[in-house]
Amino acid sequence: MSSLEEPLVLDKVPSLSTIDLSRRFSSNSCSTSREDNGLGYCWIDGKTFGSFNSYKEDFKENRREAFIWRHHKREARKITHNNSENQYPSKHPANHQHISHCNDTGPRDITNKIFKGMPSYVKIVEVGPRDGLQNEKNMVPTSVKIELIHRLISAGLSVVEATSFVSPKWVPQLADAKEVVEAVKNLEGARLPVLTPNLKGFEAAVAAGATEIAVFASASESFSKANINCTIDESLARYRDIINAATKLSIPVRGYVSCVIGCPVEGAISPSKVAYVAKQLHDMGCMEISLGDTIGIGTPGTVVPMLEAVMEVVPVEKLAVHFHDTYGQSLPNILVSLQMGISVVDSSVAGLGGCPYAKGASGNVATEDVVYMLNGLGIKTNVDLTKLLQTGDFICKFLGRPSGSKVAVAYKM
Ligand SMILES: CC(C)(COP(=O)([O-])OP(=O)([O-])OC[C@H]1O[C@@H](n2cnc3c(N)ncnc32)[C@H](O)[C@@H]1OP(=O)([O-])[O-])[C@@H](O)C(=O)NCCC(=O)NCCSC(=O)C[C@@](C)(O)CC(=O)[O-]
Repeated sequence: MSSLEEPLVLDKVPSLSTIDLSRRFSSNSCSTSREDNGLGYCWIDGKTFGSFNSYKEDFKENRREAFIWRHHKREARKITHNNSENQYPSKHPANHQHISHCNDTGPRDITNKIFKGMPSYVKIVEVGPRDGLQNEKNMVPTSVKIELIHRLISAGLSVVEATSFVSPKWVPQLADAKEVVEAVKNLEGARLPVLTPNLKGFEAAVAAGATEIAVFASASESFSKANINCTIDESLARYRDIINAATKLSIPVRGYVSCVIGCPVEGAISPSKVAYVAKQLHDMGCMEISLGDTIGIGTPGTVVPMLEAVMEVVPVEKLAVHFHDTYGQSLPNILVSLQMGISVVDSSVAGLGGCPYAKGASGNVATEDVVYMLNGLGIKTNVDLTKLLQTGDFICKFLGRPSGSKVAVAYKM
């Protein structure tokens, strides 16, 4: 095991007692006002989250258990280290079975609850060359974008979103979409989807040699207007045309839903709106639906009810999560998504990113940080963290700024 792949031992997990749980679970922390966006609020349809009180009760019930888990952290490690076949055995199906067959109550039981349902493999969709660069003010040369894509593929990323065929007046940074796709279309080892907002973009993408595309709708009416200059239903009609055209050419289409937790203009977005748009895209034939917290304000408290609503109408194996790290909540949000059975995670090398039409949207969760966490959980990604860190270094040096990845910063210390 290389030092980069070594998971953090549980001793290094911060103490639960240091977390201000009373505030987190107090009704005062819930708000429907826009001013409070991002501060750990929790709402559905403009109301306090329905099961909030039950969270409070559960917290009282579980508090003792949680602290027992802390005291038994060494025993949890022992379970992991006892298996010599596997570096990260606690997450592999066979080991799950072993753990869940044990009759213990207490720490192991809690460990089972935490890991139950989590996937053994996570597909990472690298969005750095597209979502990561689209907001860059200074033009990144086409050659640098091409080199970035090469490096990401050689680090083991199996899906690298290459660019967008959007209006260059709206997103000047990606005006070289044709040149980028032409240069990378024959690369082996990865799928290279591109974003297309309308048939014009789709046709240009296909002409350049794209073999996979993505369409991007929003759960927020205001954001839809700001981002693609049409209503949600108008965008869905456009996407139906694109999907029909793509199906004829056997081109797979991914669907995005943005603003799944909140919108920079409207504030809170209800899970039912997200579920509506996700279902429409799924029913049209999108092979995967990526749920984007575009402005990065979600916490597990809002992500879980949103995912519950979407999972009512779209099979979990068709869902991906896409978090921006504005409030540093991406990793906990990813963790709860995995616990709910999701196995596709979008991320961006060095945490590059931000949407030009979403004020306050910071970078995507850094791929390095996601891979590090998944390594620590024993979940396979097939990504070589060392090569990924070198790739992050390459693009950060070019952009002249530090990495947005905590892991990259830590490894430089
Ligand atoms: C959708 C449009 C085109 C509508 O823009 P519009 O101005 O309403 O379009 P239009 O049909 O009136 O055309 C205006 C001009 O754009 C041209 N045009 C029209 N379409 C294209 C095209 N495909 N490619 C190139 N050019 C195009 C068209 O030919 C015309 O050119 P002109 O006659 O003025 O010279 C525009 O609003 C647009 O390009 N928006 C894209 C904005 C964007 O890329 N935003 C970032 C996406 S990130 C995101 O959505 C979130 C996500 C996915 O990352 C998930 C998350 O983070 O949560």
